[in-house]
Amino acid sequence: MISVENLQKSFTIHHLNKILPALQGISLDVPEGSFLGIVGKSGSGKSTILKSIYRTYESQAGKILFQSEAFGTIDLVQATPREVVYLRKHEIGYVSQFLNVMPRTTALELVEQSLLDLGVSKQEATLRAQEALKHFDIDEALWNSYPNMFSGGEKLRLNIACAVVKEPRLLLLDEPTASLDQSSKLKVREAIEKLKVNGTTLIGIFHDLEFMEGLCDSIFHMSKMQEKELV
Ligand SMILES: Nc1ncnc2c1ncn2[C@@H]1O[C@H](COP(=O)(O)OP(=O)(O)OP(=O)(O)O)[C@@H](O)[C@H]1O
Repeated sequence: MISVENLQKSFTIHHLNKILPALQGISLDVPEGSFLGIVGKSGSGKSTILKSIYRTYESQAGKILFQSEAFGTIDLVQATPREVVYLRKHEIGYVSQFLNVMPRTTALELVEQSLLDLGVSKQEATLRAQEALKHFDIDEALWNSYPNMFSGGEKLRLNIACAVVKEPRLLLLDEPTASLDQSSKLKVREAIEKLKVNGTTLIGIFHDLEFMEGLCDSIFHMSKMQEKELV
């Protein structure tokens, strides 16, 4: 489903006039419908891999070959901004610990919008959004409130609901359970298991290794080669 070949990414630290090589030739393969967990020490580049796949970051070299429904095999390093926008709406989801709040958009509208983007009817979007909010235990009293007032855990659960409800072909999970309590974590786990059954391919970073157990089909260890120095 996704094949990363010799991916390289560095950041220019302008105030030091230095370059930080964050990814130095990463290669990995994720078969369709499987779950790859990425582990490695803090700062080793785990999030940078996910952000490069989602194209939040542009890579300097390498390939990210994604088997897309709309475009066939597409290299996400080279994809046009238009293709990236399409894939984000229809095929690739990304969940981090941070919620992208839209101004004057309620929690329910936010989840509905994820579905409307897919071309689902308003009626179906509302029903599915309500189901997702229920699943992730967002209190019904909050459905018509603005999420910028939510607690950290509520924001996180809403974020996950927005991504999961779309049943994307590829879902990138960047520590989505950080700061969630045990019962919320279980809800996330249930949702991931359901997505897997429905064929979603997943790549995830979790500090909670216990959470990953039995969920991941394979683990990618950020190697010592990723230890880096400013140049
Ligand atoms: N936007 C950025 N600008 C400059 N440097 C960055 C940027 N994003 C990441 N880095 C640097 O790249 C390296 C890898 O960061 P990354 O966030 O991918 O690590 P990580 O393994 O996910 O860490 P953690 O487990 O602590 O979240 C770090 O040294 C970080 O400082």
